[in-house]
Amino acid sequence: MIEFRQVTKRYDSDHTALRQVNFHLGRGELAFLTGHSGAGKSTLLKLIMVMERPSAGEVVVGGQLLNRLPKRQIPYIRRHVGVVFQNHQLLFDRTVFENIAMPLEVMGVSPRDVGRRVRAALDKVGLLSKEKMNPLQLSGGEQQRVGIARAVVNKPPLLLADEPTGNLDPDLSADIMNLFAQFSQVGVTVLIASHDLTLISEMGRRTLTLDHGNLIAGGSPLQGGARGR
Ligand SMILES: Nc1ncnc2c1ncn2[C@@H]1O[C@H](COP(=O)(O)OP(=O)(O)OP(=O)(O)O)[C@@H](O)[C@H]1O
Repeated sequence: MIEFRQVTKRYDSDHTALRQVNFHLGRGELAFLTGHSGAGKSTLLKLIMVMERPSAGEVVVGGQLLNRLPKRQIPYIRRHVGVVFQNHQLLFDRTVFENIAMPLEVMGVSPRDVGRRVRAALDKVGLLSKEKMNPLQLSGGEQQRVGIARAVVNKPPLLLADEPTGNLDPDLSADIMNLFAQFSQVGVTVLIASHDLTLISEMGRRTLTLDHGNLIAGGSPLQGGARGR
């Protein structure tokens, strides 16, 4: 589902954010992405979302080589990638339902199908009873679940998360991680960038570790730092 082949990303001539990174994540695989601040985690996620392009090497997502993808095809690729952020980026002047419906409305889905799919997503994250509420009325963990429902409402085959539990206590963080694990069980590929080493070790999943732009563990499923696959 995601393949990096010798990927290097330089933002300017003397600064290399990623160096010759190689890895492959299969369909339905769940992996963590970790490393110190500035190690290159966000850069790696941005390459998958085509927010940045590699300086060298190849990025392949869903069988498609992204390097020279024409700009007009970028929205099509992004529809296949659900993204969850730490601050979940919800709109507080809209209801929970309206927040989750947004990606479907952009795609021109009919109102009837929007209702059905939003409720299916709310059901998956356990918030079916909260659709009419304003996100401000929800707890931090519930708000993050709304963000996840929005990321999966159009059933993307790939889910990326950037520090999705950054503001949550350990119990709520574990709940969110279990939710991601459920998506991977039904075939969604999930890549989660996180600093939370305790939580990562509790999950016992493959872990890609970046250090100053080098992938130092987890590049192949059986390499150091990888467990459980
Ligand atoms: N748009 C940019 N222009 C120039 N340099 C950048 C840009 N984005 C990131 N960098 C640099 O690339 C390196 C990797 O940054 P990146 O944001 O990928 O790290 P990170 O591991 O996500 O860090 P954090 O955990 O702090 O978010 C850093 O040295 C950063 O300063």
